[in-house]
Amino acid sequence: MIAKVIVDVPTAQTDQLYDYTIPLEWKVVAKPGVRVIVPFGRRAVQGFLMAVVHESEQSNLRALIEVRDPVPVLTEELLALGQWLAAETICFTATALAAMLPAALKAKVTQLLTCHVERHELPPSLQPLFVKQCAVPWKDVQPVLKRDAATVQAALVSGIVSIDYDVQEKGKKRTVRQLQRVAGNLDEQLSLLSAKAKKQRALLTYVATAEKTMPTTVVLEQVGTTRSVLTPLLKQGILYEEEMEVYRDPLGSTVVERSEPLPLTAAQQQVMDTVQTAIVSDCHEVMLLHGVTGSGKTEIYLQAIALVLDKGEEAIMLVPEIALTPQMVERFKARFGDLVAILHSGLSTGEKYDEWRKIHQGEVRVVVGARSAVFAPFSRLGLIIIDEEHEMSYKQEENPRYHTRDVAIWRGVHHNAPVILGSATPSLESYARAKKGVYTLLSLQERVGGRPLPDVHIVDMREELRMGNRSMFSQALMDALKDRLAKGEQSVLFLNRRGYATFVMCRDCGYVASCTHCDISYTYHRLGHALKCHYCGDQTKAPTVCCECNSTHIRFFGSGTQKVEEELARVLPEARVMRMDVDTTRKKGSHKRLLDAFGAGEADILLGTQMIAKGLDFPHITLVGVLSADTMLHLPDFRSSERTFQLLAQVAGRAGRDVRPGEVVVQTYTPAHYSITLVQQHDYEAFFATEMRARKQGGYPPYYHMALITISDTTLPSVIQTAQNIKRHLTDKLARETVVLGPVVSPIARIKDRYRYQCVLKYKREPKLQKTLFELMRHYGQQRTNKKLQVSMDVCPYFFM
Ligand SMILES: Nc1ncnc2c1ncn2[C@@H]1O[C@H](COP(=O)(O)OP(=O)(O)OP(=O)(O)O)[C@@H](O)[C@H]1O
Ligand SMILES: [Zn+2]
Ligand SMILES: [Zn+2]
Repeated sequence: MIAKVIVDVPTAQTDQLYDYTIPLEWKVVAKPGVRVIVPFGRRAVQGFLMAVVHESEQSNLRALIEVRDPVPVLTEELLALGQWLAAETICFTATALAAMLPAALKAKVTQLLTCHVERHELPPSLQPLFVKQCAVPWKDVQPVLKRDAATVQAALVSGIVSIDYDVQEKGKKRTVRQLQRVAGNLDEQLSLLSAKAKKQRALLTYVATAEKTMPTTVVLEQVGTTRSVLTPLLKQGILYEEEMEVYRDPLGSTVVERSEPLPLTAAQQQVMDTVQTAIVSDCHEVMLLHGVTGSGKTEIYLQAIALVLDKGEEAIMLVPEIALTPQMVERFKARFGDLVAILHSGLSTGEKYDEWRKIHQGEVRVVVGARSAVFAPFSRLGLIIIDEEHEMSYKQEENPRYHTRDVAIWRGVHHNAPVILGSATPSLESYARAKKGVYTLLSLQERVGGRPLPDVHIVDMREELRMGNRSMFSQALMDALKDRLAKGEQSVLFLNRRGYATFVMCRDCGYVASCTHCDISYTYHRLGHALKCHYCGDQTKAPTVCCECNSTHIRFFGSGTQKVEEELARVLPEARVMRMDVDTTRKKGSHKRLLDAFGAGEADILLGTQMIAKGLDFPHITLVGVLSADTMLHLPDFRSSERTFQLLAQVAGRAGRDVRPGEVVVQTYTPAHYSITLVQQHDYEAFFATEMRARKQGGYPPYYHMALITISDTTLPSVIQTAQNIKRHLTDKLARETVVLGPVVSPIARIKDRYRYQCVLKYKREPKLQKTLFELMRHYGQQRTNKKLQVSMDVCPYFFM
């Protein structure tokens, strides 16, 4: 029996299957999908067992050292998905496979030199290594090896020392001691205790009559006693403790009340009929659910999942990280209780590992999570839902650079399961496919209960300035805020942080402090009065004097929301303001605490960033103010209009979700731009048509595919040289119709002292794309002479920086 292994060493040279023999003791567990430890060169490394075969074409096979998992951590489906992903996104298979596992399982293997004899029996040069312990990390042996390699070699050959390995995993299973009673008659057991031992008797009786086994600490607390009372009972063998595996509960101890399915509206029912047909027919189909904000999409997701569970199958519910709010999570917990696992970035490594194990062991059948939850190791997958499918966070920006939608559809095909994409503002790509009939288009054009979409007012901030209003609030917004305060209704103020400056500028000469390693301005952090580079992490104290002109007129543009908060306190001192951004939600659970408080009416105004744009469903919000609608509109990115429209429509959607109608005030410097006027008219169709024309004209997706190749190196001439070589290679190999743009300097020209250039490909059909890009990756990955050079590929880029 031969194991075919992908070693977890992602480089061009190792991106292939290696064969190992399987020692007898591992034969039973050596199945595809387990992690193994194998000898690799002079090291021991972790790898994935991909297949077990009878014969090998490789010679001088070595034996694998250990099988790490009693049962496979990756199913055969996921192994195949990993290989597909590597090919599609141009990355190494090891990288794609690792991306599917929780961080806790990404073990680090360290090599140790172990001593097997008394220290004085060792050659003198080795003795100092083993003063404190009998095994030392291999890297600590390096100095000795340099001085006296022959001695180390001889010691290894004679066997007085050996090279071993140690695997460190980040996540440990958590256990807790539970108290149990040995079987038998309680009265008999009580009679063994002295009549005076009241506490002991109480404790024993409590354990005997409790409905379920409980952790020792809980029992002692309930009975109001301490461990000293328990010890004699343990010694006599009447009670015993058992280590039980427990899961850390990411929702904490919150009790979620169960919810029942709502009777659907006629429009919802119509959508549900199509969804139901797809689910019961066991056919793969992609449905695009285009439903305005508040139209009841989530209720449809819930009922669709219930159907899948009834069939004995499993479901994955994907939500953008930022919308994975406690409110959202609770809606799923309320409907499906303990059948739900939650996966999001706010969980610790251990908590993520716990949730993953629940899925892996089949203890849950629904997973609600962000991007990576698409890899949930279910084996009877019946449905995948992607909510807010237009969100950019579904694209992973590091290897493997996959789009969640593509992975979901691959798995849908594999399992004959439907995929539902939902959004109030679908991505142009998806809507175009639905119009062509590739996806089934479903729509909900009205809000539940016939509630109107909110009125949207557009305020021209240039006009405000002309009228002498220099504040960040227009007159219209101010009036509206005061009106809500008077009526006791709630408002939301939205500040788009992207493109919002938090920098330091000299008001005399215009100098902006920027990182000395990256061509990007420093971000100002009020906390600690520090300047930080968000690309390389470099940090320095904020200056008090301009380093260009020595002026002391330094202006700090603090974090946007803080500034707004200060301004609000000045102009509306009576308003109770709650600020929600990365700073106020850093602490665990603070997100939920803030939202609960706002829901309970403890504030009049909720001020926040992207974080409050999605998923909020509060009945008392009747006003939404957008402070600066166009901060994103001018980013050098062909999707900037689409993003502006989507974000404004989402934010506007938070208003008037209950009986009282909502109102939205949008402040902008470009009031005539279609991405703003069409939000006012709630006209997605018109936006789609206008934007499609622009994309056609510019030769952008969905009319053309794009690929981005970024080349970076420590010296400018070498980057330019490589970039030109790459361009030549691409033009030689690819079809004549394929456009190769560049090389040009990247929008961020330097990061961490590395100069950056890029080439962009535009094509309609390019059968040789994968092959050509892999060739480039192999070639530049192998260039030993220049280790600094990096070439990265992104075959469906969302960031062009
Ligand atoms: N059939 C129904 N009957 C009564 N109320 C409903 C029904 N369906 C949904 N609702 C309620 O309407 C509100 C909006 O629904 P939901 O949050 O599902 O909409 P959505 O389309 O997901 O919204 P968004 O995209 O804005 O987050 C919620 O408060 C929900 O409880
Ligand atoms: Zn200056
Ligand atoms: Zn930097």
